[in-house]
Formats: sequence, structure tokens, C-alpha cells
Amino acid sequence: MGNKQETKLAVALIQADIEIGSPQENKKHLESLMESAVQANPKPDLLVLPEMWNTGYALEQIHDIADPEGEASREWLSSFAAKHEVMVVGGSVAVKTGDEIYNMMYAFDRTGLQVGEYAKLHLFRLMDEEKHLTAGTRLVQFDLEGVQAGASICYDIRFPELARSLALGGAKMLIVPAEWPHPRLHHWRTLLMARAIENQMYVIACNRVGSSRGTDFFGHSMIIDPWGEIVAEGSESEEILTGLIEPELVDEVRGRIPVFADRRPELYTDK
Ligand SMILES: O=C(O)CCC(=O)C(=O)O
Repeated sequence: MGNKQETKLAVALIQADIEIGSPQENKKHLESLMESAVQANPKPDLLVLPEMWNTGYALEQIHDIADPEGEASREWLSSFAAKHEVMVVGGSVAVKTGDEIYNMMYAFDRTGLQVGEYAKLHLFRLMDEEKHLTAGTRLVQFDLEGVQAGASICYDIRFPELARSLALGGAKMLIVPAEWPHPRLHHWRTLLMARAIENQMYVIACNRVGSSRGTDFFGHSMIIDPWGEIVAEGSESEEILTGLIEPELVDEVRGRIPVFADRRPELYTDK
């Protein structure tokens, strides 16, 4: 808290294409985009990557190519963060733990210290995720230099309870790595906007671009402020998207329309 809370954060979203089933190539490709992102002036404070960037949705081979214990991904993300003194939310990676595969987000501070770890809670049946992956079991938020960030991956944004619970837990930003395809651009934009407006929080969403096995991913990564204004929105091509986060704007908006004070939790169903 204290002064750190007032600090603005420059964010860069790495809206990359992903080669299905090719973790090494994807890492190399992302690294070159991340290297160019940190050369920007002003240098970003935080990098965010897309969902399942190591394997893409290669679900039939996922047991062979997922990262054992996430070790290689964590080591690489951590050393990139430390080398460039930049915070990194490493999108998500397919991780193998025993016989289970998780869609897992890792977050690091500027020293390379891991500050968060989140396994996707809601698995997306339309892409058979639930047949191959194991769902996470807990909500996660982590500290990014005095600002609480809530973790959410792709389909998770269809569940307003998740973002609301994170906001009630103190999150001022919702971070959303995704592989969200056509034809549901309208859903993507509307849901992200709604999560920002209803929770009066920043939404920072990084989607992939490109096509895999007949599915077209549209990018349109977004940074939305707590008033619902779009700070930045990507095209449908590969790019690095940047924007400035002003955490104090969250308090200002929450003060202006006191949604949290006006809730009637005694009337809402728990289940
Ligand atoms: O909810 C959607 O329409 C897309 C979700 C998705 O692609 C995912 O969670 O991987």
C-alpha cells in the first residue's frame, strides 16, 4: 500500500500467434516479442502473455508436451523478469503434475520472484478442455507492486461470480490471458467490458491471434479502465499493445458510484 499504490503501471500485452503443439518454437517467438516490448519507451512495468502459449489447444497430445510441473516455463519467465526488471504475468501454460494437466498462470515480480500461481477454474467444454485438463480449485490474487491483481483465464470471464469475488477480496485489476476465437468477438468485448464496469476495476486481457486447426483467434486484446473506457484494443494481427494503469482511478470510480456499499448480499444465493 502507501505510495506504491499511487504508482501508474505501464502494461504491455503480447498479442502473439501460437503454433499448435510446438512449445519450443512458441517460447522462442514469444521471447523475441517480449524482448522488443521491453525496449519501448516508456519501458513497460508489466508484460502479459496469452493463454496456453506453450502448446496451444493440442489436447490429444497434451500429456506428451505439457511442461512437467511447469518448471521450464517458470524458470524462463522468472529469468526474463529478473533480466529485464519487469513484472510478468506469463499468460498460461499447459502443465503436467502427476497424471493431471492444468491450464496454469504464473506471475513474477521484477526480481523474478514468483508471486502468483492460478489454475483455470472453468474448463471450456466447447473445446473439450474438461476431457483432457483438470480444473483448479481456488481463487487467486497476487500483489503487483502494491496493486492486487485477480487471476482469470479465458472462459472464466463468463462467470461474473469469479471477478466479483476477486474484487471483494481487494483486486483492482483482473488479468485475463485467452485463446478466444471467432465468431464470439461480441461476447469477448461485452463480457470484458461488463466485468470492468460492474466491479469498477481494470480489466487487462491478452488474446492470441492466428489460426489453429480451423479455429480463428481474433486478438482484440483489451485494457479497460474501471469506468469502462477502453484504454487500448488490439487489431486481429500480431502486435504488442500498451496502456497505462492508474490504480487510484479504481478508488475514484468506487467512490463515485458506491456499488460495493450498495450490494445486498443477504438476498443473493450462495450456490
Ligand atoms: O467462452 C468462450 O467463448 C471462449 C472460451 C475459450 O475459448 C477458452 O476458455 O479457452
